[in-house]
Amino acid sequence: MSNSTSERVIIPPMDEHNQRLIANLHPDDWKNPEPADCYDLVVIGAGAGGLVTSAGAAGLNVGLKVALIEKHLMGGDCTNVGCVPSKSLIRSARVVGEMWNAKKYGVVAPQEVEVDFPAVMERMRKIRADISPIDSTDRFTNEFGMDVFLGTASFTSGDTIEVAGQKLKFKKAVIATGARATHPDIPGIEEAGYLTNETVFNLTQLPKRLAIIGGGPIGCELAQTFNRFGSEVTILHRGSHILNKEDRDAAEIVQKVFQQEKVGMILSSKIERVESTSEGKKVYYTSNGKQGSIVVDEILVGAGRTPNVKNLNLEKVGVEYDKSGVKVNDNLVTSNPRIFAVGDVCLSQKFTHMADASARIVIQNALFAPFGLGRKKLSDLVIPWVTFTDPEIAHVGMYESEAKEMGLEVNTIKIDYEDVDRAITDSETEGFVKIHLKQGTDQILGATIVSPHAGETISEVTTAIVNGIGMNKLSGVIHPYPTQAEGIKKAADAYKRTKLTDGTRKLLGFLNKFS
Ligand SMILES: Cc1cc2nc3c(=O)[nH]c(=O)nc-3n(C[C@H](O)[C@H](O)[C@H](O)COP(=O)(O)OP(=O)(O)OC[C@H]3O[C@@H](n4cnc5c(N)ncnc54)[C@H](O)[C@@H]3O)c2cc1C
Ligand SMILES: NC(=O)c1ccc[n+]([C@@H]2O[C@H](COP(=O)([O-])OP(=O)(O)OC[C@H]3O[C@@H](n4cnc5c(N)ncnc54)[C@H](O)[C@@H]3O)[C@@H](O)[C@H]2O)c1
Repeated sequence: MSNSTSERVIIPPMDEHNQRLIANLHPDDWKNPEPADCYDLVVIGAGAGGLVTSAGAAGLNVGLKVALIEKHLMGGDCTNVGCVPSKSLIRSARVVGEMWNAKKYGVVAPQEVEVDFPAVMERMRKIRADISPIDSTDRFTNEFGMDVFLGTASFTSGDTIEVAGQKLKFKKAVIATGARATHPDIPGIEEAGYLTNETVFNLTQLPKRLAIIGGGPIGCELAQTFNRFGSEVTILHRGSHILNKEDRDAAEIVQKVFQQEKVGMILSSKIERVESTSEGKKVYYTSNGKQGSIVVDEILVGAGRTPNVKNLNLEKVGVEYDKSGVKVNDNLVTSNPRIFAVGDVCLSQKFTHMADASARIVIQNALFAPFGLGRKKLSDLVIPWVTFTDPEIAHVGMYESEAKEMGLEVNTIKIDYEDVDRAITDSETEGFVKIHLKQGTDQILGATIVSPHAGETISEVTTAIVNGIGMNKLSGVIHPYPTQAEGIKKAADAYKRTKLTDGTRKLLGFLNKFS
């Protein structure tokens, strides 16, 4: 065994949960192993992309020598500072939302809902620690039989990576280093200080006034959450409406809910500067030609992601990159044929399930596609995603505009949840199922769903697209009554009705006469 040790990780507050998290994901007493002579695969970064790539290769038990390198916490953003902590907080915020709406259901809730913020954050830290054994150094070493190295990796030659003073020789390498919050170029903001996804989950006291820069998924999920917890939240967003990458009608519904819940939104805004004052952090902006300012206790930045490419020494190994990340082809091969990339460091779709899906492509293409035969392609994937506001926006496949750009004529079927019984019984009628079809066929190109359960509902449409199941077949699928998924069935039935010509109606009438 080598005596190379990794740097100690600290995550405030260092309570029992965070200590357990660290013990699983970056143990203080970790000793890197003695490297093998040569690895079949070395993976840099142990986020979702790196974990799935390395476990997928080593877990096959076909004798592959695999090394996984992580500089900070195994599990990466998703487990530590992304999906897991944010969804835990969102669940607590849902309870508040339900209590705010309790009267609508004939239930008397207290006028002022009290949120015990330290308890909410402790619940989140406990959940994160409970989940952490799945990503742990122990599991990846013992269950998958790979060598785990803690430390910062960089390429030193075409077949060698250095980590913590040791050299790892590789046949194939995978860059899975992820992305981090883009630091905004706003005068005064560095001096005033701000939170990102890397620090917001460390809070133990609720900020009374919170400015959020960016009205994308990070900004919106956390704006609604902190507002429900009792912060006075203001989103400063460049676009003329929030969530401007989503379907316009879908984003409008969420924006309306935000207005009702009194989430402040300063749209079409440019932040001019930030100043520390005795009252707090003062954010100066212009919005629609007018100047203004707000004073807050904390600023949270959710203004896009910057891929982690620095310090990897990519130039040395001829791996090209730009500000969007490592450049890959459709097979996820970089400009160096022995080096692949997965996840946020190379993809425009920055989701955990995309890091996972790209990792599965790379296992096949890097290890089991001799002479490039049988390589899998990124462009073959059907990609869903969910923005976990309340209501949620879930999307899969193409938007109408994308289909049109590809020269496809589109027929869109929209079912409002006002017409779905379960949404009516649940008083959740603000939302819809929208399905885009290739004109003249029942082939589904894409879909958007808005509802409190959209994330759970969208997978039926994804399954249909992936398996070439059209609206005709979907309309024959029995959906339990009453469920909100019936919105999809209703869309399929609506499609079938459009196929009823005068001729088929006449035929049905004729058949009926003799039945
Ligand atoms: C607040 C927030 C909420 C999110 N919510 C969702 C959600 O609900 N659903 C969803 O699908 N996605 C969500 N995402 C996105 C999701 O977290 C990412 O898409 C996913 O984590 C990407 O995985 P990855 O493996 O590519 O990168 P990462 O998870 O970033 O992992 C990369 C790893 O590489 C390590 N590393 C970097 N450089 C080096 C180096 N030189 N040497 C060694 N190690 C290195 C890093 O320390 C890190 O652990 C969210 C993101 C954020 C920020
Ligand atoms: N539920 C999910 O799956 C989920 C949740 C959170 C994050 N994510 C992933 O993380 C990625 C990053 O999220 P994000 O919200 O940070 O990025 P984003 O790029 O999707 O949205 C950021 C928004 O902030 C705006 N903006 C940027 N700089 C600004 C400034 N100075 N002033 C005002 N507005 C500004 C941009 O115009 C943009 O619309 C997402 O694209 C997604 O891939 C996914």
